[in-house]
Amino acid sequence: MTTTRPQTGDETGAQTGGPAGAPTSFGARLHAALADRGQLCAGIDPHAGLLAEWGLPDDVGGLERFAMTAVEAVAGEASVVKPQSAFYERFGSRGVAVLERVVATAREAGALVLLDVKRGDIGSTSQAYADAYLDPASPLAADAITASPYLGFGSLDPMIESARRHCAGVFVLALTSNKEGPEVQHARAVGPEPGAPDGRSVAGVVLDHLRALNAGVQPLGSFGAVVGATIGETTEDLAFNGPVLAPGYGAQGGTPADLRRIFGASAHAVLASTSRDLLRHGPDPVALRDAVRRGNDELADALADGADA
Ligand SMILES: O=c1ccn([C@@H]2O[C@H](COP(=O)(O)O)[C@@H](O)[C@H]2O)c(=O)[nH]1
Repeated sequence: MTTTRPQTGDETGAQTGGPAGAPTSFGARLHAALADRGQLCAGIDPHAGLLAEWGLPDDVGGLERFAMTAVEAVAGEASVVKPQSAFYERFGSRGVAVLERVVATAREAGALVLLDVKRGDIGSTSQAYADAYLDPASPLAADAITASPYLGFGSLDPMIESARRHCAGVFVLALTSNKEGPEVQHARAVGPEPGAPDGRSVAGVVLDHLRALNAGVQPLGSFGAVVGATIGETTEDLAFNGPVLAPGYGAQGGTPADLRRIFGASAHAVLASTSRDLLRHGPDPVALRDAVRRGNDELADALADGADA
């Protein structure tokens, strides 16, 4: 199968997957990739500690060896590759040049690229982020990005509109995997009247916005949520017709059983993201590839009949 991203999209074709020949939405491409390759998202995070474990120096040469070895090993196998931008940015412009190569190599090997940048700002600046990461004309263009809604969900509109135009996706932070997240994400939102409680949690408001954006889209919407595999119990409604990025799987303690319990009938749309727990199998490319295969098999066993969970 091909996961190649079209250059532009009309809104109808982009949102529905469209008739034959029409641009294919990110949601439709992800839906096909999950069925074809499985639900493991391979994180390519060149931590200083991992560079040392691989016998590489903590400099841009070591970064390049690490990242290119990892992406060449896993991108023919994983449905989605997720580089975390921070690990490249710490080496300045030469590190970002390595990130550009990682993105291009992954896409050439047929993986979708979810660039983990967690961007969010006032609307006019959000447009610049959208131009940097979602416009196919940009050297850093990815299939999808992560975004932070904490300047208000509406501040992400330029990213949402660019994603629609370019058949890309946006994954918005909802219930993150880190233990500090609940102080913001479980807080009660206020409605249009200043100070008037609206009853929902901040995470619930984010999920409701995503539900509205994805309403009626087949086979899957393009606007996803980030919901950690470590969140424990939640009363939030996680069925919003869009994909879920579930980090925290592996090194942070999340298990296949956690995914099954948290997502239940929505488990088919979950991308279980693992970085350190995968990359510790390197630098042997065969071991890295086998780890992706095993991870996909474990997820298939745990999540295939998620509707019955
Ligand atoms: O809630 C979140 C959102 C994003 N992340 C990112 O996922 C990976 C996790 O790495 P592991 O090595 O598998 O723990 C990393 O890039 C984070 O920035 C997250 O952990 N939690």
